[in-house]
Amino acid sequence: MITLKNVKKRFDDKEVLKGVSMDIEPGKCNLIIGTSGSGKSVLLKCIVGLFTPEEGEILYEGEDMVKMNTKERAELRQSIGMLFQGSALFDSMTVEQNVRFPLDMFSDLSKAEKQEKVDYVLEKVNLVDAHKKLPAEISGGMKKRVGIARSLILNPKYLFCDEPNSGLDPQTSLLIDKLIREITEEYHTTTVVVTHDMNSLMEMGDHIIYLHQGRVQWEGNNKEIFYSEDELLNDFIFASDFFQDARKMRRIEDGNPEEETADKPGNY
Ligand SMILES: Nc1ncnc2c1ncn2[C@@H]1O[C@H](COP(=O)(O)OP(=O)(O)OP(=O)(O)O)[C@@H](O)[C@H]1O
Repeated sequence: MITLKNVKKRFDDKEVLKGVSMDIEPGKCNLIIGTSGSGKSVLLKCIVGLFTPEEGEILYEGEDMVKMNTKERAELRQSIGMLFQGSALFDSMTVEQNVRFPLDMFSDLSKAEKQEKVDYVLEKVNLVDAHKKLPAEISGGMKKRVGIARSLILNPKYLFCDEPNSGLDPQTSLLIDKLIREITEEYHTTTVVVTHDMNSLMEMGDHIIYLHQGRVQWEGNNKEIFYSEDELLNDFIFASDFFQDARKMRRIEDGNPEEETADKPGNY
């Protein structure tokens, strides 16, 4: 379990995180959503230790990451898999070299053992023919899958994904969402995904955290969100045609159709 208590982060005189407290549910897909600039990426970077908050606690199984020494932090980092925005692959390395990189850095495995692991994760993300290709020779969706394979290579306990669907077409986005969900279930990872993509809520929203101006405004799952009465959340999700349609469908299926007057933000 990861628990945040009153996490605050500022840059110069701008307070970006204004006291974030939340539990990240173990073994589930936890989604962080919110408008642009609400602090999602800063929050994710605090949770993985790339930023240090000025105040608050980030507890991994009860141990505060903020107070860990360098050795303890390095150990924790090895249980974390991270998919960065834009995939962050090394351009001069082949797909398999990119995926093997964390093993070269952190493990004493033999060459054959490393190859076996690389082959396994590349098969897992359905990239069996791309071992020798360079990032420039593969599509955006394939790059994401390479990034996911690399994030899995150390068998992480925690998986963090920053905008895994950015720059992808809807069909490929759906495949990436499904892959992240499958991996969460198969590897029992505690997964945290920062996303703008409303479709992802349907696929992966076991636990959704809506961040508004540096604070947790709403928490729930992808069923509860259809019945939320939080005006700020409703204004945010109302912007998505897909989500409006999905919400209507859900309410009709539940025998609780939308009211006729629900034609503007906040009117649910
Ligand atoms: N390294 C930094 N130095 C200074 N300000 C920063 C830094 N990183 C983020 N910020 C500021 O923090 C605020 C929140 O940024 P963040 O990237 O977390 O937003 P976001 O919710 O992820 O937005 P988006 O959905 O557009 O990616 C922004 O105003 C941004 O300019």
